[in-house]
Amino acid sequence: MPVQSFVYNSAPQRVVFGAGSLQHLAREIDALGARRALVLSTPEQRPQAERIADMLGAHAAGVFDRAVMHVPIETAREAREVAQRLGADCAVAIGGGSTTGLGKAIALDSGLPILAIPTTYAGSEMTPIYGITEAGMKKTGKDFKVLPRTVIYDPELSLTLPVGMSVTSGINAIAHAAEGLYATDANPIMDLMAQEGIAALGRALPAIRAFAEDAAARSDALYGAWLCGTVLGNVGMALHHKLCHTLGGSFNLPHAETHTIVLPHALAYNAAAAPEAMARIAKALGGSNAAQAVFDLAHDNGAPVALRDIGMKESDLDVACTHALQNQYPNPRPLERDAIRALLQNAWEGVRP
Ligand SMILES: NC(=O)C1=CN([C@@H]2O[C@H](COP(=O)(O)OP(=O)(O)OC[C@H]3O[C@@H](n4cnc5c(N)ncnc54)[C@H](OP(=O)(O)O)[C@@H]3O)[C@@H](O)[C@H]2O)C=CC1
Ligand SMILES: O=C(O)/C=C\C(=O)CC(=O)O
Repeated sequence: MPVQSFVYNSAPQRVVFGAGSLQHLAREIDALGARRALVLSTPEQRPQAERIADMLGAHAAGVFDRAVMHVPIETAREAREVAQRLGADCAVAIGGGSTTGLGKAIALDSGLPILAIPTTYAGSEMTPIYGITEAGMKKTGKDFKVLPRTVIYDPELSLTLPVGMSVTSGINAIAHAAEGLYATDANPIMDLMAQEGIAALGRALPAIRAFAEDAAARSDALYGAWLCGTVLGNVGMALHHKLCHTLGGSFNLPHAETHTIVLPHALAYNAAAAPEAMARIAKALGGSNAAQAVFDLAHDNGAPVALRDIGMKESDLDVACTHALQNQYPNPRPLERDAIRALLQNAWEGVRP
């Protein structure tokens, strides 16, 4: 097909990739022109945060280890105050999307540059999207102030990510790329990244399941996460992300697992309306049907495939359907109530699409 007209935005970001690349941390902080870094982590990843602080020596302002899922506003305020009190001039976020999200909340308020060191495959480090939860409601927005200025991808740091989380986090990344392929503002550059990102994760996840410390597979997975995260940051998401934000936000379902379960069904819903995207997804995963290939990737690698298995009540499906139809994201197929309700039922039961 001839290339159509499109708009492509290039974000100013530096990526340092490779096993052992954490050794370049001090050089990268210096390149940012920063002198005092506040290191962020979850409580459980504090040992890794302390290692970072040790590496930075006099350039470490301190460690703030209270990152939690979905960035509660109280935590964001506390972290902002700590950053100010310690005179931090940059934040180093080591961890998954929750920790990167906390860094973004600080940057949104202060403009502090972020250096992100991702240890999951969620992809937040490549996006200008932030999310903050206030009074039980998660609000998301887009601001280039929060886009991490530097990202260090060191696959050695992800060797300890449990296999189950690796698979679901990898499929969370695949979801960004899959929806990017049928985005209303899609472009050929993002299409290339999306297909390559899906293929890298499609290779990596079964290898990680077989051997969690497979260095090559960890490297492939992080490379795929980078590409898929870039797609999320550059083009608009659709029905699948809307459903996951609804289910996560209203029913407190776990983020990556929800993405893993819903994606095959969202793809099946959109299949006839986005045949080229589906062909690319299927090809990247070595299958002939995109929805089934994603379902099999999850199922065959031990991930949950049914919403009922991650705490969703069947009696809440009607409400979830109503929420999903409000403030709709653009989608290749119009949202039809009965079909969305059937999609949710299938996802709840874990039916192969
Ligand atoms: N703004 C954006 O563009 C995006 C935002 N997000 C947001 O990010 C959040 C989800 O991020 P996600 O990465 O899935 O989850 P988290 O950051 O919450 O991390 C999930 C789990 O991974 C564990 N973990 C992380 N790294 C390691 C490691 N190397 N070894 C062992 N355990 C590890 C953490 O365990 P522990 O208990 O040890 O801390 C944690 O329990 C959501 O809030 C989502 O909305 C997601 C994608 C994009
Ligand atoms: O909710 C946010 O923090 C912003 C985006 C995402 O979580 C993307 C996703 O659903 O993985």
